[in-house]
Amino acid sequence: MAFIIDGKKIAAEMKEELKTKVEWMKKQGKEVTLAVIQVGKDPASSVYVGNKKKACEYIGIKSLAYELEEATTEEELLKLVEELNAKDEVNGILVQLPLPGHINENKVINTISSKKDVDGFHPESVGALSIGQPGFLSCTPAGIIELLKRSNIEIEGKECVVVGRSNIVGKPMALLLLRENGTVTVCHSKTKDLKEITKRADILIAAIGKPKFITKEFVKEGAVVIDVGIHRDENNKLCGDVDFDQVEPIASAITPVPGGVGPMTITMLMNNCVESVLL
Ligand SMILES: Nc1nc2c(c(=O)[nH]1)N[C@@H](CN(C=O)c1ccc(C(=O)N[C@@H](CCC(=O)O)C(=O)O)cc1)CN2
Repeated sequence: MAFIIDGKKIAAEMKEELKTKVEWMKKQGKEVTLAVIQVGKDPASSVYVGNKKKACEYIGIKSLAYELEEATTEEELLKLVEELNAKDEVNGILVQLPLPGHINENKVINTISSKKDVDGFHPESVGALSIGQPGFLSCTPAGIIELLKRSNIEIEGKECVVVGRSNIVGKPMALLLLRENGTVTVCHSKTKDLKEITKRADILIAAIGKPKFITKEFVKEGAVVIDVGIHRDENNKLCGDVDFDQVEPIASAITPVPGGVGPMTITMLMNNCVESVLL
């Protein structure tokens, strides 16, 4: 039986710490403000944006909501981002992804000031991470490092295998594990003999985007398994990239879906917002 890494509990502990920090900052006259932009009404995005607003409220961060029509043009969105860049009272800017197809996500990410890039997606933030300089960290991978550390799972010297190479999760995850002195391999859709590589992992990060893809044949006995995926299975039940029922009995520790990595994404965003004021 594996140890279940309780992301909900760890995220709640971190939120308490952040709340205390924000209260202290307010006493010093420092206010934290996050601007949240959503374009369109994708139901999942609306849930995540709603949860971000609730987390802000709980911690004491001021949130400014910008709910834009699906038909908003790229030009209009870039103009809003530039206006928010120029506002001193706004510390962090978040544009909820995915954006509608007619808007170039990279252009939008590149337009957010790197000083307000609380999502950690800006090329300057990613570049700083890759050369070991301070900067905002992408929330999901940073949350995973926090989950490992707070569960007393050592990263240094471990074989870490990341399956998935997205800009939001896979690549920054690999860089963060490397920063913690893990030995890191990144696998992707063109990787040959995937199972041979994942079976070497002491720490396996599944960020593939395919429901229940990681079955027991991919996992070494005693491995730590972190599941980044969120899907609905054939019974409309939430599931991850890992087949939890198959993998849990052979893993030493595992994150569930829901209640694992997901809640940490929002908490790390709150952490970045607080950091943005202290920078
Ligand atoms: N601008 C951003 N866009 C997106 C990000 C991001 O970090 N920044 N990440 C994802 C969505 N996301 C946050 O925005 C996110 C996803 C999932 C969860 C979460 O708590 N999941 C729960 C299950 C929730 C459910 O019922 O569906 C869990 O895993 O327990 C939080 C945030 C893409 N876009």
